[in-house]
Amino acid sequence: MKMILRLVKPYWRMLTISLTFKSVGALADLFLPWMIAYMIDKEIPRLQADSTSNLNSLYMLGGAMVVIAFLGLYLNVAANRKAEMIAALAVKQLRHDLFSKIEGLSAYQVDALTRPSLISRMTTDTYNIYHATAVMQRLGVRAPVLLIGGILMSLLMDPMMTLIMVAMLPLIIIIVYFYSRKGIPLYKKTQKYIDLMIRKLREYISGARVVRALSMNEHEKEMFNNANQDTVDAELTATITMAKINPLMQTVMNIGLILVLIVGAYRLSAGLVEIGQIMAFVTYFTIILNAMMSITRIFVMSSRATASGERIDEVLNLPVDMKDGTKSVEVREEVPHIEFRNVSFSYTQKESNLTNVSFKLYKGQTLGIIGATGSGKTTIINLLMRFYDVDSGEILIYGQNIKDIKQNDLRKRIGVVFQNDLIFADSIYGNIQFNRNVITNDDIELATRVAQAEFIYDKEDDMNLQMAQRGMNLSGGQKQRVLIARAVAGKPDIMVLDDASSALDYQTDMRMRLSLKKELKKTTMIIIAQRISSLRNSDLILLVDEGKILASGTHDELMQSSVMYQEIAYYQLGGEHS
Ligand SMILES: Nc1ncnc2c1ncn2[C@@H]1O[C@H](COP(=O)(O)OP(=O)(O)OP(=O)(O)O)[C@@H](O)[C@H]1O
Repeated sequence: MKMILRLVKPYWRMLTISLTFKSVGALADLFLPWMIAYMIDKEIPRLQADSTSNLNSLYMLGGAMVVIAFLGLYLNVAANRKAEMIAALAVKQLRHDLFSKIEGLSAYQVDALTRPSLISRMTTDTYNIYHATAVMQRLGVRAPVLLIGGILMSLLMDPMMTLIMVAMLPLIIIIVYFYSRKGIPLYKKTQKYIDLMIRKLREYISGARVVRALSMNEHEKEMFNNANQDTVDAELTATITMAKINPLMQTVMNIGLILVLIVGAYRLSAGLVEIGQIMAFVTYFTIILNAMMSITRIFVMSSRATASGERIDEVLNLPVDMKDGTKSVEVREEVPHIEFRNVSFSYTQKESNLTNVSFKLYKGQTLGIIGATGSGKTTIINLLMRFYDVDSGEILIYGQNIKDIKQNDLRKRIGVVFQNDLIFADSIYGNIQFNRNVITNDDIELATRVAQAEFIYDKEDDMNLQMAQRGMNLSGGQKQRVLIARAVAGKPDIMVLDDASSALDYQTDMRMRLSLKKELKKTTMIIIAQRISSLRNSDLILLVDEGKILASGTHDELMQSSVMYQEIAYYQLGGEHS
């Protein structure tokens, strides 16, 4: 509720007009039964008694009723249109704010919230808010006006019968309050199950090929079905709980109506009320009942919206947990370009993922990192990019701690190609240029050459070839070369290839590395690879195991000093030891 008020505040002018339209429309609806009663009880008997049979007054009354009915209709439709517009604009802003916030979240925060949950907060939760914002504007004023107006009009007609009706209201309020309170945690639970279902779906879609290749379709289907069933169960529990409100309320009101009719019959026979009044009274009773139902609907919607609003606010109110640096990178070529000093780190603070990692790399040098899967190679890059902060130790760029450097300046200088980087649904040109206006056509041509991606020119539309989602219309090796071209085109100070050439054949990989060395002489390079051949010419090679540096040095030094490195070389280079 608070969130909705916050969201609609900027549109208060439009909101005032829409709510005024709604109120006047509701008043028009309230006026009609009274006019009908007047017609039946006063006008028709007067005409019956009048011998001139002049029906003008009846026509005038009927005409006025039609005008009032159409006025009510017009005002309601106009107000509903405005309500939808306000809700759409308000939620557009909410999505914008949420997106900006998500963009600034640290990797820790994203890990803790989980990606599927962020997706459902951005989609289903904001949709719930949209729906509630629209419904509240449509019914939030109309229903109370009809309820209070209905009671007042009934009071004017017959206070005695109105009292019976009003006596039912506290009971209804208790029912609505009790069930709405129950609804919020139930809807929250439903959203959590939606998170899980999206997670399963994401896993299935992004891993569809693997799933099929391993004949795991049935297993995955079952997992998805379970997640789907859990979501349905949670949704049903919530809606069944909330669905009890209306029948209960209707029963209470119907009991009231029966009592009113019994009392009405007595009062009619005693000549205290007229038949038209009873008819109008029953109409007001229905108006009041409908207004109560609308109010209930608002409560149901607001239970759902409150659950969603809390989930959205949880993200919006997250503190900035990684303070940005204030300085720009100052180039000082006499000190190492990159230095790790006794860096230790854990993702979960349970087990260590990097322990005491230290190395120095000067400008233009190449660092090779090799090690088993899960040994911590990508973690070194995650820390260098400052996706996470180190637990202890320091990472320095030209002697400056990266915590003091503006994140934007830091990341702008690093060109990274990760293992499974994204190709976007754009042209090949767009994927390489990547909205960086400083990159010229010459840069792109050079990058394509360096990345050994000339295959692009053999394609029908060459650079304009549209990429399917995730680059599905390219082979694994072609995709990697486009990604490498993207990084090269930015002429980064530091270039990181994280298993980025694993799908390239030996010859192409070698040509690419030689070309990189020749064209990007001043770029400091970090190559993570499983193949010794990809990094044997590096100035420094780190052999990483379980988050620790087991051995470091050049290829020749490691061939002398590290048994493990020797073994890897033996198997990979087919017994060639140097
Ligand atoms: N976001 C994360 N949250 C928790 N643990 C993580 C996270 N990312 C990686 N890890 C864990 O940290 C360890 C090191 O992972 P890392 O990705 O650095 O390995 P790697 O050497 O690059 O492996 P590979 O060659 O398979 O890419 C692994 O045990 C991994 O499970």
